[in-house]
Amino acid sequence: MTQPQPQDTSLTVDLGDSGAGGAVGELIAKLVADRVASKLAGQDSTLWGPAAESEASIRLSWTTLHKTSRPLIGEIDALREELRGEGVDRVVLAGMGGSSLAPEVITATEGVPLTVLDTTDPGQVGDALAGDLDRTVIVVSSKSGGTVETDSHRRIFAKAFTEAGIDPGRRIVVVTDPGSPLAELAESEGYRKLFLADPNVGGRYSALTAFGLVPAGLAGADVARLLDQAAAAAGELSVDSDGNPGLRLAAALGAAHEAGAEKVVLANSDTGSPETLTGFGDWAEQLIAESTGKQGTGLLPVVVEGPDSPGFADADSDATTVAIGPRVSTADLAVRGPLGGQFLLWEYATAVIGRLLGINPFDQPDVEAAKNAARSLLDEPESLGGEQEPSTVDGPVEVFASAGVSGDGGLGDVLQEFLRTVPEHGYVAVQAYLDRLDDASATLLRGELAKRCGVQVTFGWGPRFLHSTGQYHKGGHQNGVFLQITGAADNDIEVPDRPYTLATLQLAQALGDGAVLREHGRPVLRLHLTDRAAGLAEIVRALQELQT
Ligand SMILES: O=P(O)(O)OC[C@H]1O[C@](O)(CO)[C@@H](O)[C@@H]1O
Repeated sequence: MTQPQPQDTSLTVDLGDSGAGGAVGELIAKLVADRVASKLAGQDSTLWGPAAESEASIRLSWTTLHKTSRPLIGEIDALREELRGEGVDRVVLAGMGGSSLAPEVITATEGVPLTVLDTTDPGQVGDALAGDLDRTVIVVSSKSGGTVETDSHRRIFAKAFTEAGIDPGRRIVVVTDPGSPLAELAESEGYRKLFLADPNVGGRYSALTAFGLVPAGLAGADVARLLDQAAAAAGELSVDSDGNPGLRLAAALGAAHEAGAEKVVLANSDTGSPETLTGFGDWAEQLIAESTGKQGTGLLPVVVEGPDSPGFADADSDATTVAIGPRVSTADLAVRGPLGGQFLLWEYATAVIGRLLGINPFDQPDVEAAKNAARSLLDEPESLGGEQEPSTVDGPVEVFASAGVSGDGGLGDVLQEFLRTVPEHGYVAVQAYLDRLDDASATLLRGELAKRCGVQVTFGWGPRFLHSTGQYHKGGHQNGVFLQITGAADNDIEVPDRPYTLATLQLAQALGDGAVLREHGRPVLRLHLTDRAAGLAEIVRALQELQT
């Protein structure tokens, strides 16, 4: 019989040709002299200055989760076995941003099935509902307990269970903070199990709390191993030494930012190997963008398909390229280590970068604006359509242009005009309010644009990115231009006891965020697909024909 191999839990941050000399070396030395690593491990809330101190004082418990989350393992295992004993082995997770990104990467890395709902797309939610409800448990995860997308999913699934003759109370598991409205609801409705998370950990630092561990563990991932990996990393990350991988990563990205590299391009360099951390970039993206993108500064994460992709292989001086996995020639930095260790490494590094940039890495001051704008639109449903006419219709694509783009001519002309609005070393953000499974071809737009426009291009699924890069787009360096893609919804879904459907909510989120971006003076072009597949193909074709 083959014995299980001991796992390599070490973390490495390869600083490449420049090494730890020059500005990076100086920064590391300063961080060591200031004892930043040990103070962070000791949860010192003064590290980000007086303005951030009160928030930091209730946000630092993530440094010890490898110990404090241990008791959860038994509870998760017991619930999983109980559910399996009842024939319930399909796990759906409803949660946005920090309440779903970690479990998604944990399960994808282990190859364990988990259906993640972080969308308001009726088609995608409809597909999740069409799965075998007899075998389904839904984990409803929300720190605040008031996030509209998650609340809508809970309502929709509760109704579907009831209609299928299944008691929803037995099939809804809740993860939330103590005292939240969702915690109260879980008690009053008698939901199957209520997991209360540590309130002194912010959403994007919550990978190793109940938010990350409960859905992943119920789905069958080995979450105890994840805590072991984090425990091994915690020692390395808390020492005031120039070999500390967290300090090395923070110093490299901080020094690069100082020199003008305000984008961080992330790619897995070992895709296809058993060690690859599938989807890690999407988790790191939220951590970096929401933590640092504020006060007109920050690091803009750009997640790309691979190290040979446009944006990585040909990155300019405004970007640092980071390989997640082994070193490759196109990468400035390479970061290796197991998932549990990398969660903690990037959390430490991001918190330290916050100190280097002089911002509070624990708030997200610009996220609320888009939520408010969507809410106002939902209160006045007539503002959501009807009266606004497209400036151009090109086959299955309706064009809604704004500042800087007249929207005249065919789709190609409109795109050409739109791309001319990108400032030097600015960026293009593609924001697709579509079904990320059925409309997955939308992701091709990132590379097609990046090949042609000579600046970094990000891709985000709406409304998921609103809880991630959305903060940077409004709070960071204002040099982005925004391409929104919306689409016709064939099978809309009512949100029970709410005056809107999913399609209405989805459109309100797109229009609301578009309005906020325009208030920030940013160019926004919305392309609405009356036929999604044909429309996406049409946009790709128009991009391929662009004169650059
Ligand atoms: O867990 P909640 O409260 O539903 O919030 C989900 C996400 O929304 C945000 O608060 C802001 O968009 C994220 O920081 C968070 O991870």
